Amino acid sequence: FDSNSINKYPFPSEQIPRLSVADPETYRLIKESKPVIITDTNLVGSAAKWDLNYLHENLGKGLFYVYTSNTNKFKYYNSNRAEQCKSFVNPTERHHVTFPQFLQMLKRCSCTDEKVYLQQILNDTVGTNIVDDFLQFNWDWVNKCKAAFGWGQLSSNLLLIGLEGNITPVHYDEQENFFAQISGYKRCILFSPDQFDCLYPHPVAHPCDRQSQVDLSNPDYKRFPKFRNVRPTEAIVGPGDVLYIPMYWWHQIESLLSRGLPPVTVSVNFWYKGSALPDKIEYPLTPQQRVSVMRNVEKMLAAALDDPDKVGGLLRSIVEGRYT
Ligand SMILES: O=C(O)C(=O)C[C@H](CCCc1ccccc1)C(=O)O
Ligand SMILES: [Zn+2]
Repeated sequence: FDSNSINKYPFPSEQIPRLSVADPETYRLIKESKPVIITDTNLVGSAAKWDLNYLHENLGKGLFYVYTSNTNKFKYYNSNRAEQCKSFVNPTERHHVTFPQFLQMLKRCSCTDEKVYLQQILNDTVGTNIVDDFLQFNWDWVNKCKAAFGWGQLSSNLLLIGLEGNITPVHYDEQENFFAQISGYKRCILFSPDQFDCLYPHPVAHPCDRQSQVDLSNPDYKRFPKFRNVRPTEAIVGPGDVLYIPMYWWHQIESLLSRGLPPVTVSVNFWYKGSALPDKIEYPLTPQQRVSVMRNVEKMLAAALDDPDKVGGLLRSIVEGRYT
């Protein structure tokens, strides 16, 4: 990639290790909930042929969620909460369209500045060829990982078809994730869960719960001074790569320039529920457990006060002059 096509950020980065599916070190990292790119898994090898023509022919007549943005950022928001939050301005627009309509939207992007991002959970409306490809995913390997690490059930596979330049801003998910890249390249910038204090997530009751308030391309250091201390680790994933994004790890995903036309990236993720709580909690808590505790306190207080906007005031009353 020519280096000037890759966004420059005001922080140095480490590289995420890139290891083979046959390397025992790979599984030591996953066990320690650390990110790793795993090569040669053949996890979604059967989807290597999922170009736009093949998908157009075989994805079926179902509807797909397609987001449009007049910036290149696709910040996720909970649409139900967005409806209730009068002051909230949706950062993107969500459309429910057929695949041919999505292709039309893609074509229009080349003449407008609008960006488009298909993000749809694979479901049983897809055509039989896609079902066959799906059944040929390397379930033997991924089920062995699920069992070995005690993960919960597979909750969904999200199909992602984005345009070069699309950015999913930094957020964390409460699921384990094998992120499989099918075509095009994505830059993945990850931050460990112990960097919660540097990334200033929106309140839990906010439509953008789990998303950082910090814009990596234009950080507001007055509001978010600790952002200066972030220590990201990053990598570029390409076709056939699988990135393990551990639960609660922050990540920003950027679709890089790709040679195809239209220049799209295709990915499928594998979201797993986390492992069951240990019988005995060990201290000190892990960073992930600390985030989970903070989330529960915010949820409990929002319910107890029957108003999420009152949570800050009550927390300040508890802390100021007392827990300093
Ligand atoms: O697989 C992951 O976790 C990613 O973040 C991949 C990301 C799109 C995710 C969109 C999204 C973010 C938050 C909640 C629900 C959906 C990309 O590849 O652009
Ligand atoms: Zn995510």
